[in-house]
Amino acid sequence: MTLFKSLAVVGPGLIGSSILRRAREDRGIAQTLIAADSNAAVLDRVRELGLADIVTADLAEAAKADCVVLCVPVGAVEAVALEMLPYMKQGAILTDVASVRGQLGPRISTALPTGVSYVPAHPMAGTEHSGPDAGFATLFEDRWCLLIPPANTDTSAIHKIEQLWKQCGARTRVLEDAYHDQVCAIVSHLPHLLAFTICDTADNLSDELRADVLEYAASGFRDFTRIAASDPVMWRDIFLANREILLETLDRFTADTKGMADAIRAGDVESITDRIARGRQIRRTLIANRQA
Ligand SMILES: NC(=O)c1ccc[n+]([C@@H]2O[C@H](COP(=O)([O-])OP(=O)(O)OC[C@H]3O[C@@H](n4cnc5c(N)ncnc54)[C@H](O)[C@@H]3O)[C@@H](O)[C@H]2O)c1
Ligand SMILES: O=C(O)C(=O)C[C@]1(C(=O)O)C=C[C@@H](O)C=C1
Repeated sequence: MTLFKSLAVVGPGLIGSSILRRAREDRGIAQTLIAADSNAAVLDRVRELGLADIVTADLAEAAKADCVVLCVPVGAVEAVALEMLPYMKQGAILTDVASVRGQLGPRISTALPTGVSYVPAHPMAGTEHSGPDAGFATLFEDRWCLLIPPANTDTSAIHKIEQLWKQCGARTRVLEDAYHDQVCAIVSHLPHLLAFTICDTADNLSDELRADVLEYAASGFRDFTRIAASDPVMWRDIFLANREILLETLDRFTADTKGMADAIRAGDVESITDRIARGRQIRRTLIANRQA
């Protein structure tokens, strides 16, 4: 018994191609795999990699699947959903993997045809790379996948999407939209904003200093800025869609930065040490939780 007769991935980039790779390995996920994209070069590559049974630029064709997973950038999710929904069949499920909810839930819910469910699910897994070559089947293993179904969503549809992610190796949890965006603002969106900005700060230095900074950058700068290599369109869309919550989070961060600056200015040894020690503790807890 497969979970779905057919599963369509729209946007087989890093996340979408990882789902397809996993579904290729675990034939309990779907009998037929469909990949759709607006970029012909992506479709050619998906064909070469043999990631799907049907590879198409036609969203109406992909919409006939029992489960449609939108893996396009946040800014394209609503338009692609609205284009596909009229072609979806009774009992089918639409899901997306967008990194931020913003207004997507209410906007897509109001356009749902009768008998079609919408169960977005955000895997807390990724890398700084993009495109079909960047994906891998184990990407979601032992990672959280956060489900954010709108109120009154059919529970059997929620269970099916939970099962899809479990078969991809993830652990699942259901969250409410705004709370999801608040959590992601601190654990994902703010760190990316800081990484982009510290690179920008380095880039704005005088020519000589910039060249030396990049030449001598040791692991501190490298580790901290890995995620600054991420896709600009993806992150532009995320920052704009989570604008208010991200700005509030940035204000808190700025206040905490000022607290550290004041402590350094005052030579307040105890406060500086305490702030660093709390950071160290958080990092150690993160690593311990991951190992457990
Ligand atoms: N990269 C991550 O770490 C990560 C993690 C979790 C969730 N996400 C979310 O997953 C989604 C995809 O991210 P990714 O990193 O896999 O991106 P990606 O750039 O690797 O892939 C996106 C694909 O969508 C296609 N696309 C863009 N607009 C389209 C449209 N209108 N119609 C059809 N196809 C279209 C692109 O051609 C591309 O193949 C985003 O919503 C992102 O927020 C990303
Ligand atoms: O590890 C990375 O490179 C990521 O950026 C993954 C990451 C994250 O910030 O943790 C990025 C966006 C998501 O929506 C989920 C995961």
